Amino acid sequence: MRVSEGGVELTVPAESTDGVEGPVFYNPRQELNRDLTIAVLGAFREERESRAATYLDAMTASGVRGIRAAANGWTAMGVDTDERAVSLARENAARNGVEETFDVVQEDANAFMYGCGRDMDRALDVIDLDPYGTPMPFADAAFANARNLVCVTATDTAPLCGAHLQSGIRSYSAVPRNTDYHAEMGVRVLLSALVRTAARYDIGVTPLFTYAKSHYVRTFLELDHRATAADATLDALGFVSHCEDCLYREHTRGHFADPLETCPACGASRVLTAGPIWLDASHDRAFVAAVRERIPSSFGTAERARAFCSTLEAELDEPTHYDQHRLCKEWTLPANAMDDFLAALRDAGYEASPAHYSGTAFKTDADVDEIRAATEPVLES
Ligand SMILES: C[S@@+](CC[C@H](N)C(=O)[O-])C[C@H]1O[C@@H](n2cnc3c(N)ncnc32)[C@H](O)[C@@H]1O
Ligand SMILES: [Zn+2]
Repeated sequence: MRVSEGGVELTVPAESTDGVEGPVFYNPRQELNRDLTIAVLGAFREERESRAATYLDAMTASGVRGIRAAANGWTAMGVDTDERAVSLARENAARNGVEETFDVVQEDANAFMYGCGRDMDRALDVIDLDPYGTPMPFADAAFANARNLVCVTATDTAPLCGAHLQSGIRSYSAVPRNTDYHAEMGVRVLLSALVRTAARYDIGVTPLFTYAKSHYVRTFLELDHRATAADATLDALGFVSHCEDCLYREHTRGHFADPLETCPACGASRVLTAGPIWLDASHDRAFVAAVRERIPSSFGTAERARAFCSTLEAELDEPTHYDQHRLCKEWTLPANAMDDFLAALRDAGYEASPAHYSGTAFKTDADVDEIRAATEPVLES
């Protein structure tokens, strides 16, 4: 069947438009992800004054990402191991008149990336990884061969957030823990594993735009090919200790964990330690604003995408968020409107912002006791 997205027309298997896996994968629910990707690519070229020109859609399936990139002025390449995907992506490229600027190859993505790394005519400025599940089997090749930007989607949220602990440890060489900020745990475990991979190639990384949605985590990482930059990036890694009883948490930087035996807030011994995780900002606010400004009204998700960017722009850089309902349950107090709740924190002199993870997620520099003291009067009223 035919679908149109972001100004391009595609043929995709009918089954896949219901989110059911068809012979070639196409997920209509990932349109927001793809709209944001095109806006990020544009913002990257303009905001960072980058001369990046080539874009690798390393798991192309129907070709949708590569075709949209090519339609927006990139010299794109698509790779997929699946023969049916490759022929469909080629047909879709021809349908959109971008067959000259979107070349599709049937190959393993890792083999292709290493092949390009040795071929300076095919230098890869931007590499986009969009595999099934964890991206880590492709991360080494991406950092070893990308010049400017690596974009990554991870859909294995249960391992990333600590719900499938052993699988998370195996994939990410970190200990994720299942907390009430599980999606953010996933973001910070993924960033940690990616920056440690980049560091092996003497590459420093700046996360420009990172977010978690229900079934995936997405990040866009700017690269700096200097060993000193890699060292500076690694300084942003560390550990979080989290009290399961009162939800107190403490973040410590460094290569060594120093787990809390007991919670300093409530004295409980049910303290989890996770890490190494990424503790610095997961996005660059000015860059996110530039992305928002580059979302045309013609995009299918334009309104949602712009609103989403606005939330991200306002989100504080604290490494973990709180959930208002979870805290109120703990305190046996009624939850109230988020705006009033955040205003109470600000009135008490703390920083406070919504967080994009859910409608009840927020960030603040207050600790759990300080949050309660600042908000209890408005919760009870
Ligand atoms: C999640 S789909 C990609 C979806 C696509 N990027 C989009 O936005 O619609 C993953 C694709 O990766 C392909 N794939 C799996 N293993 C691969 C490998 N080792 N190298 C290249 N492609 C691979 C699959 O055939 C599948 O088409
Ligand atoms: Zn506690």
